[in-house]
Amino acid sequence: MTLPLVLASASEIRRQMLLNAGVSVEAIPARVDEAAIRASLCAEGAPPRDIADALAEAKARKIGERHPERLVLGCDQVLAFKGEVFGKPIDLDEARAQIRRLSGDRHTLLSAAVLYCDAKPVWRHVGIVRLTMRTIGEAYLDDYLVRNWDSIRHSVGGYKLEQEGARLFSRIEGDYFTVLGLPLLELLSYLTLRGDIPG
Ligand SMILES: Nc1nc2c(ncn2[C@@H]2O[C@H](COP(=O)(O)OP(=O)(O)OP(=O)(O)O)[C@@H](O)[C@H]2O)c(=O)[nH]1
Repeated sequence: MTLPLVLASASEIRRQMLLNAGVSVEAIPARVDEAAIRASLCAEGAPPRDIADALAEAKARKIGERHPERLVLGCDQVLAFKGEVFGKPIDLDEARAQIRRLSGDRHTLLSAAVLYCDAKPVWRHVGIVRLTMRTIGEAYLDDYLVRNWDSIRHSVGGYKLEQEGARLFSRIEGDYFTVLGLPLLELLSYLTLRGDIPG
């Protein structure tokens, strides 16, 4: 791999997770029209896993074709709940509506990652986590949103698990990094297997 790994994402936490794991990273956000891609896939009845994978691939492909000499990582995360796919809340009211619906119930986060090399996909993985949300009181929810909106506005589900979002949950079945937005352990294993990073 020509270091650093190119991260085709604007997600600061994804960049931080890779840097914290000792992987040198260069972020080049892909800026694809996620809403359009998600809407057309939903209209075709694509399952959430395929939607996350297709969006991750679209981002990796856009940057990977521009930099065929680099290893490029595209990512996407969707929230699946009772047959619906949630994206990032567009405003505080939508975040409130989403959390009201998730309250007292279980939802799934799917974090897809696709690696491109020589302008071709060489690896992909979709990490899945199931989260059980407590029943959230209205007064606390209002306070939570006002206190945290600036931080959670770019987070699927309207929460950051590593911050106050932890208080929304009674149980999480799956990998912490996958909740934050990246199937990190599977990616690191692959990069180590390929010899891109020592291990
Ligand atoms: N810090 C943090 N971020 C979270 C958490 N849950 C979801 N996210 C973020 O929510 C965002 C999901 O939206 P995506 O469309 O996958 O990614 P994005 O932030 O728009 O960035 P791109 O990859 O450029 O599309 C990602 O940035 C995730 O890292 C969490 O618990 N903590």
